[in-house]
Amino acid sequence: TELEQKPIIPDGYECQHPPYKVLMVSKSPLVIYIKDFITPPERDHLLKLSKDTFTRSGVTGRQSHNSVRTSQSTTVPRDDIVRCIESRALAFQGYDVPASHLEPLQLVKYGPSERYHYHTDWFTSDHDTHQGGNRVSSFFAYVHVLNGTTGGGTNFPRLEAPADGRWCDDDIVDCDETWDNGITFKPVEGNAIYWENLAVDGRGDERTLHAGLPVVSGGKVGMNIWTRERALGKGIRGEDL
Ligand SMILES: O=C(O)CCC(=O)C(=O)O
Ligand SMILES: [Fe+2]
Repeated sequence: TELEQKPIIPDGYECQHPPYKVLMVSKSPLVIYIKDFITPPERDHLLKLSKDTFTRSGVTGRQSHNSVRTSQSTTVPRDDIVRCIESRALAFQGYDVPASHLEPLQLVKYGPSERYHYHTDWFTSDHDTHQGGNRVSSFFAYVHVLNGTTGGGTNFPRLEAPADGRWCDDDIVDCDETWDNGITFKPVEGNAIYWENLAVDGRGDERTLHAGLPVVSGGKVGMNIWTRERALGKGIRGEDL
């Protein structure tokens, strides 16, 4: 029945935030790596919530060519666990952003050869910023990575790769990547990358250009949490603002 297929939130569930760890990647643009940002039960829940709802991903603005994003995506319906993740994303940003500035969480799924070409998360067309303004910040979290996945990293070609070998040892950064390719984060379940998209003058920062590199084998599911400059209306955000 329909009831049995709904993902279950355990009785007495209370939102608790995991003791995640942060590592600064870049001060300008601000880029922060977050370990253990999404807990295993949350990851499970997100996958169940979105099961069978993925469709071919869209792109906006000048980038609207279908081969740039071959992944599938879906919007996650909001429930208590999703609200918990949203509140964590807001707390991370210093509590001063209201929930109404968050876009609904978006999951993106990639199988072999699927990718998302170089793009910025900030919008280049007024049409997209009309409601809510531009995307101030992005979290990209790895929600699910199949065992033995190769490829599928997240590459920022204009950021400088960190020099310290500990980034490689912990399997966070792909250190086989040549130095002039910038920085490539390997998909690690539960971890997230946070960055700020806009310069102080509010203009999009070109240095935040990035791509979801093609998955070679295996697969990954990622999650975008985008924060806007201003409040979004019910049309995008849904009933509870
Ligand atoms: O798949 C990735 O690693 C990045 C995805 C991405 O940048 C996006 O969905 O905006
Ligand atoms: Fe992106």
